[in-house]
Amino acid sequence: MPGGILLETRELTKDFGGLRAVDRVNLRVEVGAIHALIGPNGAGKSTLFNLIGGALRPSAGRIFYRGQDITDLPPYRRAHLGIGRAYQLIHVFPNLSVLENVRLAAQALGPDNFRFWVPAGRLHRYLDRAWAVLHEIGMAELADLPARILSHGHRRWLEIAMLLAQEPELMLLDEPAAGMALEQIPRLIRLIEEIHQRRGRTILLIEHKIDLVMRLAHRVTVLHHGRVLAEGTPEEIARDEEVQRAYLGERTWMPSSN
Ligand SMILES: Nc1ncnc2c1ncn2[C@@H]1O[C@H](COP(=O)(O)OP(=O)(O)OP(=O)(O)O)[C@@H](O)[C@H]1O
Repeated sequence: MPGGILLETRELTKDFGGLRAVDRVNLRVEVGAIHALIGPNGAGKSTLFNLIGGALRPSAGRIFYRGQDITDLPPYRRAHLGIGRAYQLIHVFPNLSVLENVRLAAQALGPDNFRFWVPAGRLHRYLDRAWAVLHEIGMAELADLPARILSHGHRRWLEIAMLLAQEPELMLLDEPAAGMALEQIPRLIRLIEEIHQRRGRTILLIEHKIDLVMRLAHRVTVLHHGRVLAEGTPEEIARDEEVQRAYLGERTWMPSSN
């Protein structure tokens, strides 16, 4: 399992005017880990994701991917290195079918980036990959539907499918369970476990649903007011009194054993 550091931030800082949204964050994500970022609203989680993906420039600090300093690289260069984030380089086209959206995502990082018409040989390859991903996440029966008529929950699945189609090495999942019906959550957990185990991907996850985090994550980093409040295994985080006070409140849960 985990071995070596895939992503590292050093003293990463982001100011919005007088507000310090991310405050000297040192984050280390191990190769092959499922690493969760949790914290109250406004803690800086999304801002940190935007810094890692390259949508935002830091005010100070550096970001390293496989030891390479990527702080000054634009988002598409980071995507080519293997950092994948839904919605960063590709958008859902509402009038295109689910399949076509996933197919365009599959070709987005290749030579046919954003071309609707591509040579037949390569088109088949992208379509095959799109179908495989749709089958993998159980969306094949929705393949022909235009994306605009998907429910909010299915739209989240489509975003995950588009991300998977790009085969990133590091997947940034920003609240994947948001907007999903409760009965969909076990399926989401299974999917993330499969992506991790079968595809050997590293996953960095923002999630408010604590049970899901405790079930999935190997490491948890807690952000509070832009700073790292605690970092550890789910069990360590669950026991941390400062985390209890700042975020978890009176909840009395324990991590699942499997
Ligand atoms: N573009 C921006 N301009 C100004 N302030 C911003 C901007 N983006 C975020 N902020 C502020 O930075 C702080 C951190 O926000 P961020 O969205 O990163 O938190 P979060 O932990 O992701 O919250 P949530 O869980 O609610 O999504 C907040 O105070 C927010 O208002």
